[in-house]
Amino acid sequence: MKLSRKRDRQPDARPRRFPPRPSDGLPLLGSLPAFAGDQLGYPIAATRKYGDIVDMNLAGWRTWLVSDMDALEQILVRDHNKFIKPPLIWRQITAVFGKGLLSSDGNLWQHQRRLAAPHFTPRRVQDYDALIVSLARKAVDRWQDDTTFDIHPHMMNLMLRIVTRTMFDADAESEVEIMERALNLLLEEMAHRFRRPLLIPDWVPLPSNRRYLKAIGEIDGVVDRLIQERRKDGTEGRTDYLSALMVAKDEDGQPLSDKQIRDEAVTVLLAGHETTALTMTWAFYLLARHPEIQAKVIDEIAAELGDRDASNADMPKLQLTQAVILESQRLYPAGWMFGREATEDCEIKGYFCPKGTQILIAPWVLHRDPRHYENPEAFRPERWLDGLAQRLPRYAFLPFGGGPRICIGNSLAMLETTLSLATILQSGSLEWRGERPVEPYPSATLIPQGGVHVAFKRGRVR
Ligand code: HEM
Repeated sequence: MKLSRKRDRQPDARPRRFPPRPSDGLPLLGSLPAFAGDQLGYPIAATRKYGDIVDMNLAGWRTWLVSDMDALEQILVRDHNKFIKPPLIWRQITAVFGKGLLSSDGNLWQHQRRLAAPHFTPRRVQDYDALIVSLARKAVDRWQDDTTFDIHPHMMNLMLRIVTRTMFDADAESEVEIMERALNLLLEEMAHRFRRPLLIPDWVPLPSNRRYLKAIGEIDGVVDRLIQERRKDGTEGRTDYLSALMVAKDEDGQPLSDKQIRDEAVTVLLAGHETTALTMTWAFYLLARHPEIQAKVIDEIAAELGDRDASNADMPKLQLTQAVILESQRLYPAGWMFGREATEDCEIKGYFCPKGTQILIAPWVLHRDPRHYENPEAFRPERWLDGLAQRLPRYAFLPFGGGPRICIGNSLAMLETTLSLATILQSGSLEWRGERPVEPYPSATLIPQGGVHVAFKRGRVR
């Protein structure tokens, strides 16, 4: 793609206007070094300095960082068909997600979304409450009292178990270890690929490519076994997502191919596992750093639940607990930045947006905007208790994205995180044992650098 440095002119038309462009650009590389050198600080600083649409040149790629509410409405809702998932990013990880819901576009995406939607409605996911609580209880019962540990791998393990049980109705107990190792490796390699501007084909015999393909092979092996077992046992009477995929029809009325079933299953496994685990880890980090807020949350849980198991019916009562999840997602959104690519020339807020423009939407920037949030850097879950969610501009809080491509698992994610948090804090509290504050690391998701070291103090309610 060529970038036009001059303002393009159409015959007999007004000069085309582009959004402000940072003046820090270097020849050829443009703002890439500044952006890549500080992926969290730079977008906030650039938005403050240049406005809600910043036109960056990232090594020749015209890239807009968009925080303007009308522009977001246009990109995510009104013209969503004209803005696809960026091939620049997704082609790097085709072998992982294939043509699953997260990475597909157009008619295939629309068909698959319609097929999947009934499995993710609030009504449907509410039935998973007992399963979530029992898995969270098993996890916390294994923790040793008063012993320092990194809570993130434990959250990854818990959320992997929850997603395999809820989505695939499969125990996969013997497979959890294989999946855990393979998924961690994949996440690492994906992070590496996102930072690398060059596309190196998977077949190039690099050690990292070999590890990546081996990990995909292991995940595929597990998913394939689940499909074969389900085929043997039959899908009759089963209501889980995997069974539904196996009896679904594609756009031509044919059963989904094994490859399409695999792509959808792996998509849900990956999209529904690390994101929820990170939300939990950041929530526990913030609570451990703010014992006075943690004590109030424990009080709420004790008052509402006593020592009985939490259920879906308790969700509206666990207001502060839910507010902790929202506030953690505000400060550390797992999906801190996501992208689109313009498929045709268009106009956004009076600016000319040429076909091929890369669009960056950054919840990280929106969630720390003082125009929307008072004292945005502070952890203040109470801010959500007086109707803030209703007062905010529509796209000022985007932990799950927005528009027709909003996270399909958002109700499940809120249920999983709220009930797991309540169940764990019913058994005790977390004490901060880290040496210094944890910094977020901007990979494909927002990762706590060095982990979150805490100790679990059993007692209190249960
Ligand atoms: C706190 C947890 C979660 C967060 C922060 C999160 C975040 C997101 C975001 C930001 C998107 C939109 C990406 C974009 O527009 O480019 C998305 C899409 C998606 N998420 Fe989630 N997610 C979470 C949990 C889940 C769960 C539990 C599942 C499934 C079990 C899931 C499955 C998906 C799928 C399939 C999509 C693609 C939807 C589509 O394009 O139609 N997510 N998620």
